[in-house]
Amino acid sequence: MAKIIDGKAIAQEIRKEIKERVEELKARGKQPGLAVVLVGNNPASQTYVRMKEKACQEVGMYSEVHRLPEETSEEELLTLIDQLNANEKIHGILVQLPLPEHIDEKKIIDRILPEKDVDGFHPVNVGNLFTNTARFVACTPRGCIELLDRMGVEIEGKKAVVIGRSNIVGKPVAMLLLHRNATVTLCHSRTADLKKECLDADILVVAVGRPEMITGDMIKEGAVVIDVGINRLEDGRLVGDVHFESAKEKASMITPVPGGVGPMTIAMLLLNTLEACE
Ligand SMILES: Nc1nc2c(c(=O)[nH]1)N[C@@H](CN(C=O)c1ccc(C(=O)N[C@@H](CCC(=O)O)C(=O)O)cc1)CN2
Ligand SMILES: [Mg+2]
Repeated sequence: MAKIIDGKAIAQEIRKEIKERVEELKARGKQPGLAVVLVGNNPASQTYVRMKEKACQEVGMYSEVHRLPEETSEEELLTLIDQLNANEKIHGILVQLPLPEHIDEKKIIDRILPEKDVDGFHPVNVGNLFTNTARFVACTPRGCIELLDRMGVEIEGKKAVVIGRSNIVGKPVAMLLLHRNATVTLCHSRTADLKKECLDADILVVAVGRPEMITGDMIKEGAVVIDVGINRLEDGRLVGDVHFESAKEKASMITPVPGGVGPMTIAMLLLNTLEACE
């Protein structure tokens, strides 16, 4: 039976540490500031943005949320980014994804100053991650590594398998594991024998966006399983990309959904914003 990795508790601990560092900065006359930009009415995005706003308040950061209508033009959004780039109170800028169809996501992200890109999505930050000189690492991948570290999981020399090759999770988390001297395999929808690859993993990170796709029979006895997926089923239940009940019989440690990686995403956003200010 696996030990459950309590991401919610670990994120809370990190938020407490951040709060102390914010207080130190404030004593020196500096306050970290985050601007969050939300375009449109996506209900999940609205929830995440509220969570980010609340998290900033809780640790004593300055925050402003720009809620723009669905029909906002690309030009209007670029103008707002320019204003936030120039605003000295703002150390971090985050544009909540996904953006509406008519807006080119890349064009928007490219416009954010790399030194304010606390999401770590700007090509300069992505490039720096590749060469192991990163300033800002995307929040969810950073959160995965932080969970492993805080649980005392040794990464060096381990066989790490990442399932999913998205720019937001799969590719950056693979790069972070590589920089920590894991031997990394990056799997995807065309991987010939996914089960065989999974069964090889000491550390298995799953970010495919398919509910409960990875089952216990695909997990090596004693593996550490990090489930990045958040899927809402028709019956309302929230599940990961890993079938938790069968997987926990094989793994030595596993993240639950909810309460695993998710809460770490916001904790790492606060940490990136704090570091941007420092
Ligand atoms: N600009 C960005 N957009 C998006 C990101 C991102 O990092 N930057 N990530 C996701 C959404 N996300 C933050 O924006 C996020 C997702 C999930 C959670 C979380 O705490 N989840 C909880 C469950 C919450 C629920 O009930 O739905 C959990 O897993 O326990 C926080 C942040 C896409 N967009
Ligand atoms: Mg995904």
